[in-house]
Amino acid sequence: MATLSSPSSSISMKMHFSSSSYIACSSQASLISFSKIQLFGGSSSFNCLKYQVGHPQNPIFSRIGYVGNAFFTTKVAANLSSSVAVQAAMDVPAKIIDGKATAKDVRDEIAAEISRMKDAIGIVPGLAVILVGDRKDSATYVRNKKKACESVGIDSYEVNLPESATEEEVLKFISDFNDDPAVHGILVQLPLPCHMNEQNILNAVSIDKDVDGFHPLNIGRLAMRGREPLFVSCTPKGCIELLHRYNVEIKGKRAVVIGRSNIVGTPAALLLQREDATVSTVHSRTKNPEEITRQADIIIAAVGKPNMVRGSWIKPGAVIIDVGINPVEDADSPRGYRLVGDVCFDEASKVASAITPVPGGVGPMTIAMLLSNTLASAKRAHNFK
Ligand SMILES: NC(=O)C1=CN([C@@H]2O[C@H](COP(=O)(O)OP(=O)(O)OC[C@H]3O[C@@H](n4cnc5c(N)ncnc54)[C@H](OP(=O)(O)O)[C@@H]3O)[C@@H](O)[C@H]2O)C=CC1
Ligand SMILES: Nc1nc(=O)c2c([nH]1)NC[C@@H]1CN(c3ccc(C(=O)N[C@@H](CCC(=O)O)C(=O)O)cc3)C=[N+]21
Repeated sequence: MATLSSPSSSISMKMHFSSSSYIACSSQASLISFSKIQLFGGSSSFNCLKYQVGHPQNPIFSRIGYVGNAFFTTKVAANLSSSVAVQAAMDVPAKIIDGKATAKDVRDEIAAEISRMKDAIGIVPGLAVILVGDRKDSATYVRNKKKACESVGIDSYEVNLPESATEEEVLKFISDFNDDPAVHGILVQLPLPCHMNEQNILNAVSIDKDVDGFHPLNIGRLAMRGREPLFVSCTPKGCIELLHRYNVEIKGKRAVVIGRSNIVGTPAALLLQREDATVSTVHSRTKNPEEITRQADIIIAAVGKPNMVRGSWIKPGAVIIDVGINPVEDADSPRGYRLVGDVCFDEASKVASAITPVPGGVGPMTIAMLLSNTLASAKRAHNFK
């Protein structure tokens, strides 16, 4: 706990910093207050500096920094016009948004609901997973989904087809699962072999069993005001669930989604917009991704490029959800590789206020949301409240 003495009158101040990692130059800043923070029960005191950069009526940036016995130091980076970015090199690292622990909480809630449903109507949800081909990563994901189903009491049905299977064979399995009342959710693991038409296959999944949320009707409804999709894709839903559970305010905030794929980037941007954020999308043709990303209070990165988002792309205090799962060679790891995100974690965690790790961030939430969608589907099918 800390007390802040009341602000003194505005004083004009010239800030001149230099730093090796940021372009440094001078900039006009207004000192709004300078006060001492006295920690209760302790003898330490800190100087608190609140300043604003830009015109007083139209500040480009304002924040509180602690100087002297520093919690963090501030560096001012600017281009020579008046657009100024301030980089706070915080000694206090970003809070870790723990997707693994949150996913466990979600699974526990789902397990309790399933047990209530089973006791009341004797029915448990069922999830069918179709895997085509022998990609190792896909096989691992499917195995993990099956384990997660078991852990909460969802029945899982698995179909493994060889790479050489035909589109018609896949469509036949989908049709059978569509008609099977024990199956409440159908997931076709992506990517499919190139000889198959992904669109035909995803369109064939009944929209009431589309727990992946990939059916165009579900995505279309997500994009329309006043319409409700039956299911929202699991990864974007997991990102928003993390923001909610960590009390990150979304309404009125500036959000940047990096990536615009059908399964992550686009639905993530639509969801943020539904939550009243002001959303920009950055993609491979975006001219100034760094500058746009630096405006964001919330960043969702879903690109598939290891460590692409550097510390200098991030506004101090931003919240970062890193969806990227990228294997990079690592001789010290038993698997010969380790997973990293799209965001350079070491740099970002010095600037952001909160960040998801990879692994242990969005990945486990994706699976938890799949279970949640499957439960919701079974409840809807049996009108169980
Ligand atoms: N944690 C989880 O649960 C999940 C993680 N993932 C991971 O998320 C990442 C993204 O997956 P996914 O959306 O399927 O990938 P895609 O390859 O389908 O899409 C990547 C997106 O990133 C954009 N992009 C590519 N290069 C750049 C660049 N240099 N600058 C800006 N944007 C760029 C592309 O732009 P354009 O549209 O112009 O081509 C595209 O929109 C991957 O690492 C994947 O493994 C995916 C699903 C679930
Ligand atoms: N129809 C379909 N639906 C999907 O949702 C889907 C898909 N196809 N194809 C592939 C992507 C990818 N995806 C992940 C899910 C969980 C983790 C996950 O749990 N990752 C762990 C690490 C796992 C490890 O160590 O290998 C983590 O991030 O902590 C990752 C990635 C779902 N996808």
